Amino acid sequence: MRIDVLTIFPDYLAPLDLSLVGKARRSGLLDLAVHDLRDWTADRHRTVDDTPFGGGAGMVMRPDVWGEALDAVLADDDAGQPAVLLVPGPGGEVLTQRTAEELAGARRLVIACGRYEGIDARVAEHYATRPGVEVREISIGDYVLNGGEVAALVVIEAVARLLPGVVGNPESLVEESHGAAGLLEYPVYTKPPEWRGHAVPEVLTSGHHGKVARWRRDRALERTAARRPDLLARLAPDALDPADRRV
Ligand SMILES: Nc1cc(-c2ccc3ccn(Cc4ccccn4)c3c2)[nH]n1
Repeated sequence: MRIDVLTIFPDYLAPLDLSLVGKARRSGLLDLAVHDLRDWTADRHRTVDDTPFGGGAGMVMRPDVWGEALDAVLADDDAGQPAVLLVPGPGGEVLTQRTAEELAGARRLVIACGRYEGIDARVAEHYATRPGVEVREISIGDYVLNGGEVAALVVIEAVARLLPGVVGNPESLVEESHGAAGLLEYPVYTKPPEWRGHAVPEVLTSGHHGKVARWRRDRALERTAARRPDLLARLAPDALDPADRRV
């Protein structure tokens, strides 16, 4: 997969050199480039924003600069792969594990990180008509950030870990939160068996795999019912067996 990120704060994406994503880049599993939007400005002040039509506070990012940058990045592709143009924003579709799975199936992601009050709306409008480009406005949650870079980091991590070969043990992708039947994760423990007077639940040291599996499912159900009843409501009817009703 190829990911291009456009931003006026390239250093904000420095964490993408670290850990799992950094390893995927170095091993060639992920081709990721971060571009400074100001490289496509034409004035000596490298201006990327201007005052909003209709008045109001703040500034809006100019469509002409974004157009030059996106045309250049999208054209830089020898195989003419279709691209998903992600535009982070508080009004976008909220990122879920399902979204991450969809995006992990794309050949190319281009992430346009806005700042100020956002990017001129005509940019998303224009590229939505571009053959081979699908535009998706993405929110990472119902809170307001100052720009798209943090959202880009979240999307890239959530997607990169789903790419084949990136995570050492693919099994760990199966039993993950919002994964195992859409439930929250169960509590996890490691050595020592007792720590500051807190013991590890006995069942986990019993060696009885069936009981461990049941205990984990019960805890996941309890947590989901307590913290995210909305996820329970979304479960397929057959996802819960009769024994689950007793939790
Ligand atoms: N889940 C999210 C994503 C964002 C986000 C993403 C990109 C930009 C570019 C500018 N802003 C500031 C801003 C604030 C208010 C209304 C419009 N834009 C962004 C905020 N906030 N919350």
